[in-house]
Amino acid sequence: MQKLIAIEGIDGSGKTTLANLLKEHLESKMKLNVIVTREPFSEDIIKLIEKIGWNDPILLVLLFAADREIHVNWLSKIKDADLIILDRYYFSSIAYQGALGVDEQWIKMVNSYFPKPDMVILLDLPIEVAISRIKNDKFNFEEKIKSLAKVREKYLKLAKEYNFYIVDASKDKNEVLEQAIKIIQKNLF
Ligand SMILES: Nc1ncnc2c1ncn2[C@@H]1O[C@H](COP(=O)(O)OP(=O)(O)OP(=O)(O)O)[C@@H](O)[C@H]1O
Ligand SMILES: Cc1cn([C@H]2C[C@H](O)[C@@H](COP(=O)(O)O)O2)c(=O)[nH]c1=O
Repeated sequence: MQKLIAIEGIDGSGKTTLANLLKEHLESKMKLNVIVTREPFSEDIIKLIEKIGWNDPILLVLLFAADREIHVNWLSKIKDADLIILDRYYFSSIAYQGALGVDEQWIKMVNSYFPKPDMVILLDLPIEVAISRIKNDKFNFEEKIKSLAKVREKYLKLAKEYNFYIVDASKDKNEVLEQAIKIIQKNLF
């Protein structure tokens, strides 16, 4: 049966790097068919967010949810994958827009119809390390960067609430990959 893993974490925590390394490893060593996708997904919505800015957090929740609906719809047509790795999912809305002051219960409600992932891996690291890694950040709004410490706190709180698997993302890429593989093999396959 098709499994769904979400990778979450603050900007620069290494989600895209890990997602791609996992795909490579799981396809070559475990002969699984793996699809990697990322949010935000729709170029039209990305353009809209870039135009509107970061000042209206309620609107951001709604735009990211609209983007997610397009993403999930697209995913529902994929029938031949053993595993789908999501580089960000609805926990990003709870953490980022929650950090901007939006009511968490409301964000959860808006996102409640999306499929629940089988596993969430949280890449956790100090924000200074993450910021030093970021070069071409998407939505490079000052307000967003300022709220990253709060976003990290929100993620750690969500980790307890939803039983995320936490990986120390300040470690070397291969160590991060090794940790993630252990978690997946022990708990998913
Ligand atoms: N464990 C690691 N140690 C050192 N550098 C890393 C590590 N993982 C990723 N990087 C580097 O950090 C940068 C950001 O990585 P990546 O794009 O994978 O992060 P991300 O979490 O997907 O970021 P964003 O959320 O901003 O898209 C890249 O230059 C990548 O090569
Ligand atoms: C899905 C989602 C994303 N965000 C934020 C998090 C990041 O700062 C950017 C996406 O950039 P990335 O380079 O692709 O990671 O958008 C958010 O605030 N809320 C969300 O739901």
